[in-house]
Amino acid sequence: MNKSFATQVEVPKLKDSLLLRQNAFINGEWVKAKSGNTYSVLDPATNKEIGKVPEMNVEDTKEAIKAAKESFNNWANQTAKYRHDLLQKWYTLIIDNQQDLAIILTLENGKPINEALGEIKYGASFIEWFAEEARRVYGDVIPSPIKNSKIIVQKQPVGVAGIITPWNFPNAMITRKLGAALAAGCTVVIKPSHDTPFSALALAELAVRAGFPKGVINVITTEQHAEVGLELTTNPDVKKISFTGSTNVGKLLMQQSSSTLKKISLELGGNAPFIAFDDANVEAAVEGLIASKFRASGQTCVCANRIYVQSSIYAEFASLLADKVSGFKVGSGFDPQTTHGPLINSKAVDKVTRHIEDAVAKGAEILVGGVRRDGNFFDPTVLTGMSADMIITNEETFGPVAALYKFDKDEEVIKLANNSHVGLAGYFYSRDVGRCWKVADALEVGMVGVNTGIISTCEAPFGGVKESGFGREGSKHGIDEFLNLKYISFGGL
Ligand SMILES: NC(=O)c1ccc[n+]([C@@H]2O[C@H](COP(=O)([O-])OP(=O)(O)OC[C@H]3O[C@@H](n4cnc5c(N)ncnc54)[C@H](O)[C@@H]3O)[C@@H](O)[C@H]2O)c1
Ligand SMILES: O=CCCC(=O)O
Repeated sequence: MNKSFATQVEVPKLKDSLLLRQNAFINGEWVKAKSGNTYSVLDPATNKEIGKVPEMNVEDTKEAIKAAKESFNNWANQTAKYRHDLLQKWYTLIIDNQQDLAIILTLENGKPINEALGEIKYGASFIEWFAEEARRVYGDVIPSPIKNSKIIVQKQPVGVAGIITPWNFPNAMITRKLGAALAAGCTVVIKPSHDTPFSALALAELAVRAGFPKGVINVITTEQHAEVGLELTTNPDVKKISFTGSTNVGKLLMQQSSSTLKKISLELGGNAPFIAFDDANVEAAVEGLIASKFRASGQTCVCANRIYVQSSIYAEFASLLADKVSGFKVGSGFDPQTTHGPLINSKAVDKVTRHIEDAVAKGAEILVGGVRRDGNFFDPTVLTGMSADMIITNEETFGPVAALYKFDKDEEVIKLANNSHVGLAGYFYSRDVGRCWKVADALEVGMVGVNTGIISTCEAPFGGVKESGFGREGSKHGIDEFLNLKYISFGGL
């Protein structure tokens, strides 16, 4: 691994430099913070400044909410076809500019440029999907128990939506929410992660070009997330909060939102179990694990975190995995050789280090990796001999560490897999159809990958159970998160 470790690689030039916006976006204008303050956004591969964005506060947030409120009626009352056309146009612009958007994403997040390109296409798929769904917001006509009357149910947009997103998918976590919100007829105030505001601002720039009316999309940038979050969750003009991020912050936002009883959806942390049963195709299971575990250098909420391997295939699985992981190349996302980029910041690297040190102190063995590099880089790692008392068992690592546990019986592993307060994704490999149904039914998660490590797609409902939150994004269900049902009892007919 890391025969050459390139972190300082020249950043490709943007074809369209206007996509790298350094102002926030409120009511159709590129604006500075009222205070005039800014903060620096750093490239996680080099820790060098990429640029500055406004450091916004409660006053700026109020203004963005006001703009979203004032534009709401007009937007909600447009035809679904009109909203479809704008979303479709936006989708085309995102695809046309995918290379530049990927460069911006790699710059601020660090993921390898090809993976960033993959995220841009994945992100765009939600805009395309919800452009189509905009025209399928159907209601019901229900037989009434009363003569000469009808029961009608229609769906209406909730109102202004506050959207708070993380840094690990700076593009797709925004589009997955925005596609649904805008299709439904909501207007939005987005607060992207302070680490990755540029992808959000580039999306806003393309939305301007697509022709979205002013005030429909607003983006505020800030490092003062607590203060701005408090305003978004307590301002009575915000009717919906859609949040993706950690469970602790999700709980806080839910608590705050209760003061005005906002509709909420929370996509929170995971601690995904991955099970390789003894009848699995071991090679395929290892490939699936790598796809799940090491995507975005292990920084996805659906990354496998606890890897349970049945005793009889444990040694073969571990050795094959170690072999493949040792072929990874860590470095700048702009180096075409790089398979895995940096972690987002030094805090993330500290966490990975702490998890590995704890596991090793309690008896785990490092098969490959385990090395902290300069900057925010950490070598992809395989640990064997994991046990229940280790931190990794109970806490998502959010880094490139594959932690292998040995098990014997199906009942035992299902119990272990479900022994978590969160339940986002779970994966397993088996070729026994009966076992597949049984385990898929038994796993306490919102999403199950059977003989696959990749489950994310715009067509499927993304979301969790337990303390991984509630609500679903993508699929035919995603738009409902931004709609209210209205029942009309229509008499006198
Ligand atoms: N379930 C999902 O779909 C999903 C997707 C991506 C990430 N995640 C989870 O997100 C976490 C990693 O992302 P993160 O570190 O950015 O999470 P985080 O919770 O620290 O931050 C997420 C967002 O919330 C903001 N935030 C933080 N504190 C806030 C506050 N007090 N008020 C308002 N906003 C606040 C941040 O600025 C950021 O925009 C992991 O736990 C991961 O599993 C979940
Ligand atoms: O990190 C969580 C989201 C990842 C995904 O959508 O697959």
